[in-house]
Amino acid sequence: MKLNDPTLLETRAYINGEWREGDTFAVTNPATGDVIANVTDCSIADVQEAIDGAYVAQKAWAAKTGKERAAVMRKWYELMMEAQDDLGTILCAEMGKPLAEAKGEIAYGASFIEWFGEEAKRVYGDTIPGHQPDKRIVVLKQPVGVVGAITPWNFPNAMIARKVAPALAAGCSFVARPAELTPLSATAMAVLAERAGVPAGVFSVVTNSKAAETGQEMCANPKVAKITFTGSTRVGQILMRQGADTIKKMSLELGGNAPFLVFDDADLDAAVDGAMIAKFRNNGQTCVCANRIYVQAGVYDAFAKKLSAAISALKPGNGMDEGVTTGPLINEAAVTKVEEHLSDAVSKGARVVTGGNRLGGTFFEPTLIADVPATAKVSHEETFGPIAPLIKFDTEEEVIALANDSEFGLAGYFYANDLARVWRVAEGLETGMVGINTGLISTEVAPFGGVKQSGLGREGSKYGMDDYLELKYLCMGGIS
Ligand SMILES: NC(=O)C1=CN([C@@H]2O[C@H](COP(=O)(O)OP(=O)(O)OC[C@H]3O[C@@H](n4cnc5c(N)ncnc54)[C@H](OP(=O)(O)O)[C@@H]3O)[C@@H](O)[C@H]2O)C=CC1
Ligand SMILES: O=C(O)[C@H](O)CS(=O)(=O)O
Repeated sequence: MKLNDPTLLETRAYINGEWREGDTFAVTNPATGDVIANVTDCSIADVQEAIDGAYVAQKAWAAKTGKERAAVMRKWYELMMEAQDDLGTILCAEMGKPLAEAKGEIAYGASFIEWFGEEAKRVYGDTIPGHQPDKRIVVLKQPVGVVGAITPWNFPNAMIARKVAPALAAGCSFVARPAELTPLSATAMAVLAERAGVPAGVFSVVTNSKAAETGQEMCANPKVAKITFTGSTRVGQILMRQGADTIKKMSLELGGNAPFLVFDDADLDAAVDGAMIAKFRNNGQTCVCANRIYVQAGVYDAFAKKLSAAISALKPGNGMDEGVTTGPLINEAAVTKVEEHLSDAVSKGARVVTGGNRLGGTFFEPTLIADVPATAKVSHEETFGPIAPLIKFDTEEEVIALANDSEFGLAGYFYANDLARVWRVAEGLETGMVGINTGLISTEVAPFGGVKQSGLGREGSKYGMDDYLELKYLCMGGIS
């Protein structure tokens, strides 16, 4: 791996300001199967040590002014952007997304550190008119304390950044446990955090192959005030159960099953562009990917033809190679899920329009299937891969009912131009986020999160601070 700064390829865990070696686990490049690094496999005792250190360090970090925390975060942001090429290369190697997309993730992750560094100066409380003549009421906002984070492989930089940024801005400390598949983006962030002056213990990265045990420890440890997690709903449910014993605060960004609706009055070229990014960004491995595409009967054939042409132009390959648009799937299990969803849909009457073939390794052809029945698995389960299923509908009422027929409610998208319809559909979709005439909604300035079994809380925007702050009500009496 060719880096301008080879020290960013860090294989050690970062615990309380110290780089930790020990037993290791291998990290492989999903495009080639090659081992790219052997990374410290932290024990649960190491996790406990990081939590203990975070508990001590948090007090001094919270005692700094918002402006002081902001200055450190600004420096961290600047260092991440200066290292964007190297961080993108590391991310591409461990996760597989094409280099341009990986560098885009670095900028996206860094934008949260920039945004919340600014928010650190604006943690405003309240004064409330007293309820009795001698009373004065003040509401403070204080940091919740130590935060334990478990993050996924699909955005190994941004999913840490989107959590650690509001946490540090609020005055919390943070112990991150990245996915076993993609720890190197996290350790590289720790290298730059140390250089930026984030104090020892305020941000630690415990790399290991012990996900369940680490989650159990974070949920049970009384020094951890809060868990923040991005990943499957299945694991989110486990963490909620485990956190119940200590009433652990939870921020959960979980699975999705985004509907993508195309109405008769849509701009079809725009809708195709939107479908391409909503479906095939990160090779379909995002929680907000369009999982099912509903097209109104009047434009179904025209849209299918345009979309098929766009999908056929995608170029799967090694993300480091020029012109590659689509990387490998993360592992064999991901390929199996895609194949299962495809064969299930075809067995129920769907038709493969383009793609449909495994390409060797964990590469899979970007695929369009049409005439998908509502009973197909792709209609109800998150595919997390490059299959675009088209489902025809007739009426607005019908498609909103179909769209909402899911236990998930993270993102939804639709293309239409009639203003009354735009408002009806936007208000009718049971999701936390709606893209209207756009397929890309993720930004640090807006509240990202879902309803139903897609999670709890919001990340990004001014609302993103709330999950890391506690309200304290002061009632002063005897004032006359
Ligand atoms: N909402 C989102 O953005 C994401 C959703 N998903 C959904 O989840 C499905 C499976 O993907 P997968 O990566 O397996 O997602 P998981 O939810 O299994 O993994 C997400 C993170 O949780 C960790 N983890 C796994 N089991 C536990 C546990 N019992 N306690 C605590 N932490 C745990 C994983 O560790 P490790 O990987 O080291 O085992 C990883 O760091 C995907 O197909 C997709 O549907 C997945 C990723 C992101
Ligand atoms: O977890 C994910 O898939 C990310 O949240 C997707 S996004 O933030 O890049 O849209």
